[in-house]
Parts: sequence; structure tokens; C-alpha cells
Amino acid sequence: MRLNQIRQNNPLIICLTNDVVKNFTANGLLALGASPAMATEVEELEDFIKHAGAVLINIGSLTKESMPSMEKAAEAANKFGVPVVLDPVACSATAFRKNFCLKLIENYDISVIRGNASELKGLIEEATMKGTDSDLSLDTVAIAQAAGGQLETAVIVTGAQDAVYAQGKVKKLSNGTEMLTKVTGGGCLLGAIVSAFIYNEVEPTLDDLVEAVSYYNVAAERAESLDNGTLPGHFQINLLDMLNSIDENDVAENMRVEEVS
Ligand SMILES: Nc1ncnc2c1ncn2[C@@H]1O[C@H](COP(=O)(O)OP(=O)(O)OP(=O)(O)O)[C@@H](O)[C@H]1O
Ligand SMILES: Cc1ncsc1CCO
Ligand SMILES: [Mg+2]
Repeated sequence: MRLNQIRQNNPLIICLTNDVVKNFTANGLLALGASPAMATEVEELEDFIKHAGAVLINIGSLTKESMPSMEKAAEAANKFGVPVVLDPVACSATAFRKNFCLKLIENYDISVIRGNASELKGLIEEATMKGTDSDLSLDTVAIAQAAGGQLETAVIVTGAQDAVYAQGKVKKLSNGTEMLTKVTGGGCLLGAIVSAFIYNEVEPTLDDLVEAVSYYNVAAERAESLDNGTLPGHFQINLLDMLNSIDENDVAENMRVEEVS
């Protein structure tokens, strides 16, 4: 499993992420045992990325000014053989976001796309979206299968049930809690955690991706069950504590995973 390896090796995760979740993301990665660095300056990205285990590109605060940094980060990661995780935040809400994501996917090697069901649907067909919120009636497994096949990359589609596509197979995961939607960045932090779990793996295995999502969702279940864990403020802090304290056995014993194809 990867959790102990991350804790032993403390991989550097370069995050180009949105203004809302930078602090929470950095603290979540530290709680896991990875080493976060938030960087955006085109001139320094190669220097950072050549020593990185993975790069996260999250378009939550996309602007014309931030696009060149994201493209440079993807280019540098490809040059140095560093995996890239893309979080296409709200890409089905605006053409501006969707076009940029499709350009990144076309021009660079992306190791994993992690988004909610409305986001992944929008990358392969017409879809609409209200802000960053997903349409909860969508079938995450069907979308993961279609998006993974069409975009030729590993895909994680989140919702009440999560679906992971890699190496031509899909698994359905049933851990987690609705509390993750009551704090901002519940999905954004997962994208960062996935980046850490695939450090140094440009072609991640299905098992490593399943472990990443299960680790995160089992930690969230524990966080909810702790003191005041059904209140968003306490839940957010409890989640950092549980990301720090659960181990590989906790994940293996509590993960609910089904192979669907
Ligand atoms: N109803 C639910 N029950 C259990 N877990 C959930 C539920 N909704 C979301 N989750 C979990 O929350 C995490 C984030 O998924 P979600 O689909 O909300 O991401 P997102 O929409 O990208 O979030 P954000 O954009 O706010 O960061 C995942 O780990 C997912 O399993
Ligand atoms: C609220 C919000 N707005 C842009 S990004 C973000 C974080 C959750 O996706
Ligand atoms: Mg999101």
C-alpha cells in the first residue's frame, strides 16, 4: 500500500490550486505526511517541479493570468516525468473553464482527472452545472467508464458513491460522508491527496487510486464520528486530525470497494 510509503518519503506536491482552498489543502497534505508547496510563477516552476513527486492543477480560480502557469506546470511535469492530477472545478458551468481543461488534456499527459460527476460529464458531452455543485442524480460509475475511455486517462468521479477508472477497469467505492460537502474544498483536498498517493507514478495503478480515495473517505467517516463532528467547523478540524492518525490497517478494514467491470 502507498500510505506508509508517503509517510516515509514525504513527497513534494506542487499545487496550483484555487484561492479558496490553499490553506486547507496544504494542511491536509501535511496531515497525510506529504510536503506541499503552492507555486504559480512561470519562471520558477521548472525548478520546483524537477524535485516534485506530483503536480496538482486545480482550476477553481481560473483567470487568463493564471492559465500560463498551469500550462507551464503541465509542460515541466511532462518533461521531468512527474505525474499531473487535474481537478476541473466547475468546468461544466462556463465555456471558459471547459475550453481550458480540454486544451490541457489535449496538449499534455495528465495522469488522473479528479472531479465530481457534473465536471467529468462536461468533459465528454454537453452538461450544465450551477457553480461548483454537482448534479447528484448522475451515475458516477457510468461517467467514469465513459470519461476514462474517451479521454484515455485515469479518472476519479466523486459523489455519494465514487467511481475510479484506471487500466481499463472501474471500481465503485462507498465510503465517505455528506459532511465533506458542508465544508469548502472537500473535493479539492481529495485531488491533492490523490496527487500524493501517485507520487512518481505517471501511470497510476487502479489499486493506488482506490487506496487514496478510501483513505480520505475513511478519515472523513472517523472525523464525523468524533466530538461535534456533524458541525462543519469541528468536522474540518477533525478531518485534518484523522488524515494524520489513521493507518493502513484502518483503511484496509473499513474500505468498501466493488469491482464493476
Ligand atoms: N453524499 C455523500 N456521501 C458520502 N460522501 C460524499 C457525498 N458527497 C460527496 N462525498 C465525498 O466527498 C468528497 C468530495 O466529493 P465531491 O463530489 O463533493 O467533490 P467536489 O464537488 O469537487 O467538491 P468541492 O468542489 O467542494 O471541493 C469525496 O471524497 C466524496 O466521496
Ligand atoms: C467555492 C469555490 N469557488 C471556486 S473554487 C471553490 C472551492 C470549492 O470547489
Ligand atoms: Mg470540485
